[in-house]
Amino acid sequence: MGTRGSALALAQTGMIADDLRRAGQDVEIVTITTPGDRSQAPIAEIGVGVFTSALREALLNKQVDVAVHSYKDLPTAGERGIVLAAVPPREDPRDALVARDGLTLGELPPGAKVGTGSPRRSAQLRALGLGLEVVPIRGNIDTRLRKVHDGELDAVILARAGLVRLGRADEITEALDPIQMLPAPAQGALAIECRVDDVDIEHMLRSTVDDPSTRAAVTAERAMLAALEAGCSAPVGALAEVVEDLGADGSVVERISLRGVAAAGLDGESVEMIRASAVADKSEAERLGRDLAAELLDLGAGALSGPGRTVS
Ligand SMILES: NCc1[nH]cc(CCC(=O)O)c1CC(=O)O
Repeated sequence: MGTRGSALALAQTGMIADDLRRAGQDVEIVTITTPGDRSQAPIAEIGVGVFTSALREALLNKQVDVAVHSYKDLPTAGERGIVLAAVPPREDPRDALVARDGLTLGELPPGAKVGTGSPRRSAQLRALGLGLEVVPIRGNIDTRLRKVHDGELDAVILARAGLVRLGRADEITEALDPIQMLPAPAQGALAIECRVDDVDIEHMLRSTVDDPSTRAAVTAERAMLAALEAGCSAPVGALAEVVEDLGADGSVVERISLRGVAAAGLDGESVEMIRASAVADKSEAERLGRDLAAELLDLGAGALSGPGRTVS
């Protein structure tokens, strides 16, 4: 089983390995170093799939048989020869604030320095109009948290899921409401891949760790992202939830509700965020995502085409 070597990647892969071992599988974990781990340049500059291409290569080379990715780091384009075998149950998808002195977003004073390297977080933060200063940062989760504890920054915004998986959820001072801060498409979800021709492994992964509701939700979010031609460093947020509804005959049906946000084009300091939402049958996840993207574009969301983008 291939993984990146970051503490988060190792924790995530370890959890999946435990699930598979409980199901009677023999698992060995192999660490693969990716260009994204080696470089400290802004993600938008290094390009698409910085954290995931090396892992996919190791899969195709048969160096590993299974690859575990943070789903939101995967480019929307698929890879020939590789299949998405399983999407395990999602962790809390929300973004989290870690601020000095236990402060919440609303309690940070104007001018407070908030660290994030994500155009999506930065755009939504600026759109809130709180007068906060967004400071671009990169580095692993530990490095980012240290900047708050050292007093270099007043706060950082990180995915809640990463902090939970690293056992550091107690440092969160506020779980951000998706109304203010819509997470990245697929945030909090994992993608488990294997080779297309490894049908036995694919079936084993699907029957042990796949969660169809998470898969449907993430499919809608990523279809929206793909239709906006945005990748992982674009100012785009999406969150889908599977909800139970009553069908025409009174029976319970599962539907997906999807919310999306995109910047209207970034113009200097001012940011306008375009928001929309829609609901569809659970089997229509892909179409729901595409339709919501079309609506966002109609409402004035900036076309975000550009090579080499990935969303955090
Ligand atoms: N782009 C880095 C990345 N990829 C996945 C996670 C967190 C875990 C997840 O969203 O599943 C993070 C860190 C962060 O955004 O705080």
